[in-house]
Amino acid sequence: MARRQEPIWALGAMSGTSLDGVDAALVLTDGVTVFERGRSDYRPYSDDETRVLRAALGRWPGPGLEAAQEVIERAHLELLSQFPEAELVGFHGQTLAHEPRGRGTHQLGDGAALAQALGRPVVWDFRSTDVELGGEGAPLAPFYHWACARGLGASGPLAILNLGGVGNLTWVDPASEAPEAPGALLAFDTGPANAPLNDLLSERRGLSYDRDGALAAEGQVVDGALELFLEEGYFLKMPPKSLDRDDFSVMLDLVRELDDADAAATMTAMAAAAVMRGVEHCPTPPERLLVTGGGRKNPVMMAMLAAGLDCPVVPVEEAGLDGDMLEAEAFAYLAVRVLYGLPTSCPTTTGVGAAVGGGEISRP
Ligand SMILES: Nc1ncnc2c1ncn2[C@@H]1O[C@H](COP(=O)(O)OP(=O)(O)OP(=O)(O)O)[C@@H](O)[C@H]1O
Ligand SMILES: CC(=O)N[C@H]1[C@@H]2OC[C@@H](O2)[C@@H](O)[C@@H]1O[C@H](C)C(=O)O
Repeated sequence: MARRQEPIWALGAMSGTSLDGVDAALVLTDGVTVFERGRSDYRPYSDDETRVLRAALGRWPGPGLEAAQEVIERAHLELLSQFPEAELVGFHGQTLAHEPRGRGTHQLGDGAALAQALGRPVVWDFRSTDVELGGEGAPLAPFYHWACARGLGASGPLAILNLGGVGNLTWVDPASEAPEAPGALLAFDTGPANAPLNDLLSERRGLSYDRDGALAAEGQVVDGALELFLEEGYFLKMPPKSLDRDDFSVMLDLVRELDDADAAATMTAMAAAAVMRGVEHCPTPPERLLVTGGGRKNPVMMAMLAAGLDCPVVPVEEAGLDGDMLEAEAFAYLAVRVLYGLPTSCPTTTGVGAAVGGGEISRP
């Protein structure tokens, strides 16, 4: 067995598809085991910053991305400079476009400039190598989900679901020796989660999201729209598979004629149904589904999942994890794996031909 490396305090930073802000979290790890979790913090984007980022989505390659790049770099520098104890930084950046078999995957933000500004080594551009080698380049949190499942001492397979702008699911066999071992993981994006409903409510009501599922709780799910949604070819595709934020624009078209409450109920049901389809792909039924990301705070979404699945559906907090910071922690963990030459994705997480380590290291 390879010699274990020194654990280090790494700081992970994630700016997700919801465009609401940057999360940062410290993790003490050797890239295999998580020994401790440290401080974390969140730096929200102002409404103006969110508008600038929203306008940049899909516009890669530029020109005209300077303002968005400035928002990303300023917000990250403000937040990450509050963590002088970090020995290494994992910087995801902001995904502007994700088309693994088209124009590629692009995360906005210059990690080399950030390394200079912070005076710390920064690992960044985590997804490109995987895509260049034929993988989806996403999801990447699954290797960290493996470490979380191992840390919980789970006896049987479990699944971790992230409900962000997009949804992604990881099935883990916690008895596996390494995340890249055959049969250890199966991961993929389930479908749209919160992003399309956020966009609808922003357009119709100037709201950023359906807080606590209040609007969805008032409406009725329109079965015809839900059935049409589930006819999308994406659900027939075998995993691994991944999505760009706005790949499911059909969802907005399907609810166009509905009132706000019915649209919210139907879109919430669509996101939940996409997860149920996803769970069918798991190699064995998970003993429980641990839910991370903002969608776990939506009781309507959680009730729909619980009603449609045969296993308990609980927020990751029930397992002692922090669902607001799990993705930031994942990029801290992945940064250490890159530093130590360990893989960050494999055939069952991104479909890449063999286990690969993505990520570039920039030193100050
Ligand atoms: N109390 C709540 N009630 C309902 N929905 C909520 C609540 N809190 C957060 N959300 C939803 O979760 C979203 C934020 O989720 P999260 O921060 O996990 O997304 P992200 O990390 O940006 O996305 P991704 O994981 O796709 O990159 C919000 O935009 C909102 O739709
Ligand atoms: C290309 C990209 O940024 N994808 C995100 C997005 O948000 C959720 C889902 O789609 C997931 O595939 C991924 O993020 C998480 C952090 C991941 O890579 O695991």
